[in-house]
Amino acid sequence: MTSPDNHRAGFACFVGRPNVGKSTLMNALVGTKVAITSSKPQTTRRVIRGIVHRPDAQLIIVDTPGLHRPRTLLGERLDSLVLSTLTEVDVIGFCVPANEPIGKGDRFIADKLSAVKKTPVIAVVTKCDLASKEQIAQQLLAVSQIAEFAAIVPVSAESGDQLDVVADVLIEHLPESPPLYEGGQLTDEPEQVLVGELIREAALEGVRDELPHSIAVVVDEMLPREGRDDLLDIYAHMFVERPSQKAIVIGHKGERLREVGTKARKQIEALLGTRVYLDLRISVAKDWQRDPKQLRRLGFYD
Ligand SMILES: Nc1nc2c(ncn2[C@@H]2O[C@H](COP(=O)(O)OP(=O)(O)OP(=O)(O)O)[C@@H](O)[C@H]2O)c(=O)[nH]1
Repeated sequence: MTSPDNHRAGFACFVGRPNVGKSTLMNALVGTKVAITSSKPQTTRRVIRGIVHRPDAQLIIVDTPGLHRPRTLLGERLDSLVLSTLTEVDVIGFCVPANEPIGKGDRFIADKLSAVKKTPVIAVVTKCDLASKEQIAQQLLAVSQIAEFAAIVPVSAESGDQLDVVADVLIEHLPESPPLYEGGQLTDEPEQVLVGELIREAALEGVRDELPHSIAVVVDEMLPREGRDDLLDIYAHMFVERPSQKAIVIGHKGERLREVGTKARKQIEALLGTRVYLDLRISVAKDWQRDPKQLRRLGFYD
């Protein structure tokens, strides 16, 4: 790959309490939907990368789940995943929303970040469209008082305000390097994982309060229909923890499950640009969040 002099390339990740807008910010920077977002906390369970391509730089963003105190085994794995991610990136974006006071959760994370001494941390004050100028100014000051940051940048992923500044500041901290990925590539996440995330997002719609973290999706197979290059057969399994949850997902006479299947299929077709036949099953994997074997089977590795 050819690259201009002084080209920079490297890895960044965003951390912060659940729901502070990390996924939305990453999607806005990358310019396409690669991580799922929701109005409920902790929906991002996998490290998903988006890539920002510029003539002078390539910024590879690793989206991390919310840092939080572990409650279940899944929680513990997430935390160790987050901490190992932090030592592997070139720069960290610590997200704090403009419209909420800084709390214990933010300080807890700031403390963890100060332990990762070799990686510069940029504080990103998110959701600025939801705050007044005065509130934003106060938040910038408050953030500057909780830890030492290499920079503090206000942004709104919603309006797009200051997105270019966030990208510039992150890129400043990347090493000089030729591009690490081909031009035009937005994510290196396997398609199967993206497809699984779209199914999970569709399944959670409308039932997040009842089943916030209890649905996992495994895509078993994706293969072109024999003799047809315009149709992809996808076989996927949803797992819930209890029979009562299965009943919720299926709905009256299977109506909800059909809706979930249709919605997910349309989104997958839009993502992959091909027609799709989706075979979607649902099983109970008892207490999968607490069982190491089940977690491994569902793709959460040590
Ligand atoms: N108004 C406004 N809303 C935003 C902005 N960024 C995110 N949101 C909303 O805030 C909520 C949480 O955003 P996410 O991007 O899912 O937050 P997250 O930090 O990735 O959350 P977890 O996956 O739980 O860690 C969603 O409802 C978003 O639509 C923003 O710039 N402005």
